[in-house]
Amino acid sequence: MAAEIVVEVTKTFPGRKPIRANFRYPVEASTVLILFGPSGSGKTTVLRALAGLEWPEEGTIQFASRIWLDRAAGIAVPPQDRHIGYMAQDYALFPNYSVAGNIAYGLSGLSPADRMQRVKEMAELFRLTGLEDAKPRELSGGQQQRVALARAVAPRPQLLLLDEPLSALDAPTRLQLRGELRGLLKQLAIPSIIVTHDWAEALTLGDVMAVMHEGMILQVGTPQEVFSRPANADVARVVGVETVVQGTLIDAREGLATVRVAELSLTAVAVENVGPDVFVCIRAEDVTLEPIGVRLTSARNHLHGTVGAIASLGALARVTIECGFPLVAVITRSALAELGLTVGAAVRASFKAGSVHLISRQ
Ligand SMILES: Nc1ncnc2c1ncn2[C@@H]1O[C@H](COP(=O)(O)OP(=O)(O)OP(=O)(O)O)[C@@H](O)[C@H]1O
Repeated sequence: MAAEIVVEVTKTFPGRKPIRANFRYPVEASTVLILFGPSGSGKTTVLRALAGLEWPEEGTIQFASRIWLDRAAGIAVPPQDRHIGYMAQDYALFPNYSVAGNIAYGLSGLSPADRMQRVKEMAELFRLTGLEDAKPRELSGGQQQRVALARAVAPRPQLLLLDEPLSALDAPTRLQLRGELRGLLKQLAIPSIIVTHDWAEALTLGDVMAVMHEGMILQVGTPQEVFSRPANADVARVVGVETVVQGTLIDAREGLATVRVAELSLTAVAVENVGPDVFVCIRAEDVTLEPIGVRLTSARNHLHGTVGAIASLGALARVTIECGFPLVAVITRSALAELGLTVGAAVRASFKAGSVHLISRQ
């Protein structure tokens, strides 16, 4: 049987709703698990509990064959014995240490020669060569992020925990480092858990994704599964992107990209550094439904299909259109009635090029 991470914990902060996180998944060398959810849902608390920096009052945490926490049995392995690499959201670099000093921080068990060698390797891997003597304040945000990552992985941890690793960066740097981070994690081959509330990050970085909401894990699956088949209305609301399909970028010119999905051709706003294999992501509220034969919107994409399913979301309805791929729209119940939509009805779905988000699958 494959090694597993098992988390079944309850942590209560005074005056707050308890965080009850239960999940398990098989872990292999380069598996990246995304802990996804809105601010305050409990992601950081779960990550810190795994690191041994937060102590749940009840429950168990198991990593492969090792039990790190078992409240009932009185087992509580301290952080330093878990062999974990942890990177906090603000990086928490030591301001008075150089880059080399920061990277070497967790290497006191090595001989001076081995420590120097490891720092050199890390500097090369994380493109920090030449900056070894610089202090953190002399570095760009992206360089600081790489130092923090280098420090976390230098002791060769058996599990890497990254809390919002890209959130402190400006948008262009974040976009560039997203792809780079995925490559690095695969190269390092250390199982990782990444906290994020950014769905593009979840799709780019994750092999498995756990969705958190109000202290509970609501769904665990591949990112594509979770985004395109949310287990319930809460997950759908949390992830907010209900259509995720695989596509192929076939052309990009004058700011617009043409993407093939199944037998269809869609127009998206072109983005740099993606393709040819992409995830095509469309938020349900960006899809407009119209009667066949009437063109009400100026959107670039118009697809003919039939209604596959209708689910009630209170005042709203979630409508799945079969149009070559399952496309999800969220419309008001009054719009549903006006359009006379029932399962099997013909309908046209429209959405703008700017509503089609392309994310690299490489
Ligand atoms: N040390 C603490 N003392 C009191 N309450 C806390 C503490 N740490 C977290 N909480 C509370 O626990 C809940 C979950 O917080 P947590 O930081 O785990 O959420 P999160 O999903 O990581 O959010 P964010 O993305 O904003 O960091 C919040 O209501 C938060 O206020």
